[in-house]
Amino acid sequence: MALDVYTLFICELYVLGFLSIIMIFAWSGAQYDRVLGFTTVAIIASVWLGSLRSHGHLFLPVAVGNTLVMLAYGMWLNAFRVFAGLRPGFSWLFGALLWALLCCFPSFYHSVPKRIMVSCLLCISYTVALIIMLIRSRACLQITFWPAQLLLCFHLVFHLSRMCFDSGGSDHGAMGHNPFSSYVILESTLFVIGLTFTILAMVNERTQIRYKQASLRDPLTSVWNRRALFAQAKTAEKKSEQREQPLVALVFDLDHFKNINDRYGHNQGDRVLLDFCRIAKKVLPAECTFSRLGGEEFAAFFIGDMQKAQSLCEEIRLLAMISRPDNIEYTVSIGMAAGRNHSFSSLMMMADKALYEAKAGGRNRVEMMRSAPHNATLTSVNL
Ligand SMILES: Nc1nc2c(ncn2[C@@H]2O[C@H](COP(=O)(O)OP(=O)(O)OP(=O)(O)O)[C@@H](O)[C@H]2O)c(=O)[nH]1
Repeated sequence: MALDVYTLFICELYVLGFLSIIMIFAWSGAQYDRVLGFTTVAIIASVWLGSLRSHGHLFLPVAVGNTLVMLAYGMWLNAFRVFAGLRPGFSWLFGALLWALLCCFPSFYHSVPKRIMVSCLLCISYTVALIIMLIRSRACLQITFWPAQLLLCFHLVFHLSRMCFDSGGSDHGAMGHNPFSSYVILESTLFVIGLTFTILAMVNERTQIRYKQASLRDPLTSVWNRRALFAQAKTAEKKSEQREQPLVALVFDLDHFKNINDRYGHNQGDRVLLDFCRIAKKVLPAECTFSRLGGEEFAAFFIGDMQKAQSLCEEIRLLAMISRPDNIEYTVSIGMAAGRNHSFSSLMMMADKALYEAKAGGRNRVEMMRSAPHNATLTSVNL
């Protein structure tokens, strides 16, 4: 397939120029997200590079153009580092500085094979660094990870094969004299487009995951919220059936919390809520889902042993009673319900009734509703 180099130049300039405009808008639209900021600078550097690929000159395309390529790679590296939660550092400057330095040596500057070799090695190094950063970000990338890996691996293979097959041609800086040049222009243009859209997709996916997580967490205490509790309980219902073990539902309500707020203020009330969450998370087993239902009311569930549930609730009650966040005393009433073949909603209703009993019985107590195996008859067990 014969590709006309000058047509490719025009296409490259047009596409990358347009892409840089899109990226400037995307960057400002995303509240100046640093990942998109570095990507935007990388594309603008690529547009400049495109405009320098002219015929017949040596200095602009060879010295300045390739320094810009390395700066663009450095910016992509920064984008990936920031995405992975690292600081940009100075590694982004390495390629550009090395290239500028090497161009001071005539033996390098006038040798096309040497320039190709060094350029390929630098491209490969940056691409490997991008792949490593992508692997570090794996936890927050479920969908975009594999397309991004594929794109980077393809780029890596292209430069490895260029090192083997691109002999260079003439000593002109212009790519038009090099038989491999049309493939280089085509691949680099497609790579820039692919990488830009990949980074946009990565940032988009990360934002979606953050919003999703935020929608399942209580903003004050960071424990699960009611929505997350009921969503996760669906899976627990099935597991409880499969394992033939009861599902235990717990409801916690801090006693006379309104008085705490009235006496010490809302901020101190918040401290008490945080203190209670700390105690509950410390005592409850890791497989237990603990959530804030709203106000001073919390709930939890787990599949397991009734005796264990009773002792856990007692421990939480006692620890809350002796805890003194900012010298504030508080207590908690707890309702428990457990059963097999019960929906979580019905267990929660039963636990709520038990909680009501605990409140009516004087507060600072644990009450349990135990369901009969095959019907909904309830028995109140005072611990
Ligand atoms: N500090 C703080 N207070 C809250 C928050 N959400 C709800 N509250 C307060 O929690 C209090 C709940 O009061 P009530 O429902 O009367 O319950 P209570 O005073 O604990 O009484 P009992 O449950 O019957 O022992 C109200 O004063 C709410 O304003 C919050 O996020 N922070």
